[in-house]
Amino acid sequence: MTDAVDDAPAAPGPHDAPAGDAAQEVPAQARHRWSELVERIDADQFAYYVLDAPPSSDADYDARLRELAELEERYPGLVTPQSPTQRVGGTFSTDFATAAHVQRMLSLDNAFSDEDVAAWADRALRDLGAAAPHYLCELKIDGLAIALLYQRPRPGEPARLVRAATRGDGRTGEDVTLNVRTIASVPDVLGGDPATHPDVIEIRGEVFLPVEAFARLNEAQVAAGKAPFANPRNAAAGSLRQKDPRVTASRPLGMYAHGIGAFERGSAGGPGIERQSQVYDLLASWGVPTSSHTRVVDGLDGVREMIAYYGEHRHDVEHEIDGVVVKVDEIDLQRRLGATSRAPRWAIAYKYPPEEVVTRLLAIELGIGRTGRATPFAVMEPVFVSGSTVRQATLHNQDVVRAKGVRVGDMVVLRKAGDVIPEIVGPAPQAPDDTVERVEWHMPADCPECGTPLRPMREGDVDLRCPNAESCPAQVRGRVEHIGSRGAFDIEALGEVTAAALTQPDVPSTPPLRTEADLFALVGYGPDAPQDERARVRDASLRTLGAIEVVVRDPETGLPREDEDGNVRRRAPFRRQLTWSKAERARAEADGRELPDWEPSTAARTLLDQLDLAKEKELWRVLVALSIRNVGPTAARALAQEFRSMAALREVVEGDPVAAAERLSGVDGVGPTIAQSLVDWFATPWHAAVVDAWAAAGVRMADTAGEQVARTLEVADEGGTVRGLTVVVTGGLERFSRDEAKEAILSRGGKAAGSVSKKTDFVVVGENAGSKETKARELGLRILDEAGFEALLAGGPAAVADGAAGDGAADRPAPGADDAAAPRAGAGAEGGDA
Ligand SMILES: NC(=O)c1ccc[n+]([C@@H]2O[C@H](COP(=O)([O-])OP(=O)(O)OC[C@H]3O[C@@H](n4cnc5c(N)ncnc54)[C@H](O)[C@@H]3O)[C@@H](O)[C@H]2O)c1
Repeated sequence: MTDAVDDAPAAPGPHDAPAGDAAQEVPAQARHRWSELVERIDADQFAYYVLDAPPSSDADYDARLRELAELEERYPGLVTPQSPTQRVGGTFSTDFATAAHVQRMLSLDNAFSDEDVAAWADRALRDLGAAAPHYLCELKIDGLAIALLYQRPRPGEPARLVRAATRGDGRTGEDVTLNVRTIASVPDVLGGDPATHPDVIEIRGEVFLPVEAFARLNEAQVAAGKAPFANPRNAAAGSLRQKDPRVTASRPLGMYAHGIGAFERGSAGGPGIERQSQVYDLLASWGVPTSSHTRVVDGLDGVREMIAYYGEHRHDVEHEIDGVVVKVDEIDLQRRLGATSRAPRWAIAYKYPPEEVVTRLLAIELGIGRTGRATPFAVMEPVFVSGSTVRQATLHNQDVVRAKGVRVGDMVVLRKAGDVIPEIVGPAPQAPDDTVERVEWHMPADCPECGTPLRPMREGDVDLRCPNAESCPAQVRGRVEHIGSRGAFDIEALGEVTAAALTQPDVPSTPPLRTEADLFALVGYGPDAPQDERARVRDASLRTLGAIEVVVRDPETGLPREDEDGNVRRRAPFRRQLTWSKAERARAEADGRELPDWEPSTAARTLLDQLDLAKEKELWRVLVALSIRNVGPTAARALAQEFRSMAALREVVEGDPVAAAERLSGVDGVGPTIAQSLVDWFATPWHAAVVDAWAAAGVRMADTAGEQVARTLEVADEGGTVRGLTVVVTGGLERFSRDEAKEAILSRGGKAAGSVSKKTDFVVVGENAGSKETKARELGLRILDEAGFEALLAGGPAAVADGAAGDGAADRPAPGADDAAAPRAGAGAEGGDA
């Protein structure tokens, strides 16, 4: 279960603490906490590295990781290679081709105090014997790591950038070469004396968005009606990981080198390099940007000085920083110290404590989430902290409010620091002349959105929830928004604002969607419906959407905005007002035509188009979209894999509840908790009605054979069976559509090419393949039929070794068959015949 999360670009799922002999000495409570922490850290990593939208603050994330490390230190039986303490955090997205790193890209161990740094240095000194190192002190740039591969095309020529990759999981990153080429300061060709260029060099560094550019970018985002980025790190990652390099080009990204990976000297002469600081000088001589803040010191006092100086001056630096990285400067000593599976032993990252500011607490309000959870949150006087303006902070529940001891009207201490989520620390000391009245806050008894009395989440729980799941507007809105989210149906047009407009418009008073059951009725026709039937349903929906108006509110106060005449301003998101000239009106009157005064907006048409496409999406997405407790993408994929259709799943789930729970817990990747959630969910009549309504509106809810094959392999895949291979598919396949075949190749690390060349590794030939097959045969390439393709996807090149599959076994060896990066042959082979 855990290794799927390590390598696959899927969102994380539930974790089981390691069992076995060693685990037996571990108390159940510790094992439970371990699983909880790992699950949470995985979810945070997915949100942070793939979605560029972290839900937790860095400080909270770091605290969880530390707790995990302490737990594992106390109970070594808990340690597994998949634990976040043992591997480089992060993964890669299928939006990009994957890139295998020549050498692993590691993370850094953290220090949070002077003593931590001293303890690290002590340990290093002990391991080194007598040799005391110099320390290279660098700012820890809050950006994202990048590996730039430069190669000489021919001896004597200068080295050129051939590939740029993100860190990913440390072994495999995302190929972002085209985007990196748009960064002005990254040289395409190394400068300086070409005689000093190595044949191959991997330069590692950090891509960042300068603080000033960040502020401008966020202003532009808000002006364009888009969500601002939480911090410069997310903005840099979001800018670099764009599908369209033109977008990256429009963001003024910077890069500083902070290390090297692979290195082949070739003919490069010159003096030997003994220190990392000398590497930086060399890089600078080639025109590679390096930081001007770096210092070399010869003892811990120098390190402390650097940390203290930038603690005071962190906002004077051109980019955001979250600490100071201290490295052993001597490369020979670095080699002797080596690395763990996660981080080098010769470096440590000192992290600054979160920055704190003071502001006034104006109110405490209650928010209701998708699952009905009632969360009090603080509304504060806007204050700038660590890179952004903060107005709100969650207070979790009434116990937390009490424990923090804050009252409405108090001056409070707020922190965020390089982090994302603002947190109220507690009341600030009161100024003597401060006469504002302070009011103690009490948890309301009723849901602020629907008036239903709140109840504990579970018996004896402090957390409260609104039990009116079916029709509480806040919960319906949350679920509709969730349907559009990336992990569910991934409907770009269905975001927070649209979900609110559909479920809580100010006009008309009855919303177009009573619950999520009504969503697909907006495009409620089957795939084979005649054109006029489609047109009729869509026209009616466009009229419904066109009638929606929402009140424009002040983002700071939440109060309705008024125009000059004192009228509340409204916006109609789904229609465009039309104005007609006098002449046009006269002509229409003469012809007896009526002129419409509005037409549907592009947003309205796009929403319907995207809903229409969503109806055809895979079963796992449907399952996630239903907001079933504990059923995230991982569990949903496992269920889709097992049952293949909603009908088959329902037959089990809606049968005898005990038998159902047992049958479901037996599915690989579905534990007893998820099984029980499913049984409970389907037992609620209005839930089952949502599924029926979606089915009636034409949502497919069953996977095609191709999707099944893809899913089977995806689940079994351990890291890219076709990594580094170029595969061309030509002609029609029976079990894969064009897109599915492409996706199957990409998601396993391969390249799906459109044309055949000498560089093609495999050509998959289907029905009516034409000139590409002819060319492939002329070039003597490996040709596979559909079965061979499935075998290749499942087991890599070794699985289609000569004669194993396909009819065109040429005498070329299977590329990558003995490459260390090629995963074990036969992984998931049993899925190949699905
Ligand atoms: N908020 C969340 O949910 C969340 C989730 C995951 C990670 N994070 C944050 O990311 C951190 C962990 O991420 P990580 O594993 O990338 O480790 P890290 O960011 O603590 O340290 C490793 C990285 O530091 C970077 N770096 C910046 N300047 C450097 C320099 N001068 N020299 C060397 N490296 C430098 C490198 O890119 C390297 O990969 C956490 O401590 C947390 O702050 C937060």
